[in-house]
Amino acid sequence: MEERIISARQSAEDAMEVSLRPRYLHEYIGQSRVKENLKVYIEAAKMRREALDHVLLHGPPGLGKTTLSTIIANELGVQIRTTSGPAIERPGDLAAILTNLQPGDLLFIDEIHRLNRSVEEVLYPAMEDFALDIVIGKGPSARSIRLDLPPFTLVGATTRAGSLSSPLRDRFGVVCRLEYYTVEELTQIVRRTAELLGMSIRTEGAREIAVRSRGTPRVANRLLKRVRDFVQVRGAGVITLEAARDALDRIQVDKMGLDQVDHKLLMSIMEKFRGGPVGLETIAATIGEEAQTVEDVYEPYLMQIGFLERTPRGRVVTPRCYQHFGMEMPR
Ligand SMILES: Nc1ncnc2c1ncn2[C@@H]1O[C@H](COP(=O)(O)OP(=O)(O)OP(=O)(O)O)[C@@H](O)[C@H]1O
Ligand SMILES: [Mg+2]
Repeated sequence: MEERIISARQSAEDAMEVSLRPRYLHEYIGQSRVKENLKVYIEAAKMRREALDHVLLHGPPGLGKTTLSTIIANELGVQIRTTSGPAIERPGDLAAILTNLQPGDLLFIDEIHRLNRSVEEVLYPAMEDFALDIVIGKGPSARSIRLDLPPFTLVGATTRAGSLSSPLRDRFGVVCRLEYYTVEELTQIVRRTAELLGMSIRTEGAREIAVRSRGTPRVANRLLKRVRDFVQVRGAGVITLEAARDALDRIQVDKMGLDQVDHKLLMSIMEKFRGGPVGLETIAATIGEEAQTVEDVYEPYLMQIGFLERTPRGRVVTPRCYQHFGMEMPR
């Protein structure tokens, strides 16, 4: 389906914006608990001249997992190697990556829940003992030898911590869950990005964008850029509250950050299913998306704002959602 402006998934345009990414912890806005803890662990590892313990970052898309992994490497003063679960097809691929690491390096594996089992098994001794078990030969004469690896830090990122096998999850010494950002934090992020883009913006303008950004920095930055387009084309130099509101209304992102697809999803539950419960597959079909995408990408925010609930019998829409759409709740 067509890429939505409020989608938290990374688009090609987002991927090019490496320059907007904070590079050190003090530039990383929000997530204060995660930040405080990481700061201590990083400092301790540096004092002991050891590799930082393995870190698992999990949470919905667009909240800053990839950004944080780069920051950890910068703070440690080590190199980062980046790969992803689906990119590592065979055990040999992972072995090649691991044997090429320098002592202390950070290996970032994005979408780590998508590693296949045989690759995962190579990872266990690598994480635990910095060792690689290699099987030589076949059949009864096969034997296994152990290769030492340099100490390294694995940083894994996932939007689905629940899909990680427990042996893998247990090998992470540090587990950080990223939370949706508050409006205040997003306002700061919007102001920071505006400054980097050379745009002048009023606090109320930044706040209006923040309110409609679904708690997600990636969405905030994207909305800011669309607002900038409107403001620049009109020849106005500054993003005011009015300008932000006007642009966001035009691109049909409502006061809660919901777009036409969210409307369709929620309306169909209210109109066709009397508010639910209704199955995930059915919901996915009404908006022409895959069930897993609906579950990973769209529902978390709708649940976060209390519009949707997951029950054992299916999804239900809440009174708050009826209120937002000005509809009567069926009895
Ligand atoms: N704490 C933050 N402060 C400022 N900007 C941030 C912060 N977190 C994220 N961003 C911005 O949001 C964008 C998205 O972040 P990032 O790509 O790290 O998200 P992600 O969690 O890795 O997403 P995905 O799950 O899709 O991989 C980045 O380009 C960055 O500029
Ligand atoms: Mg990422």
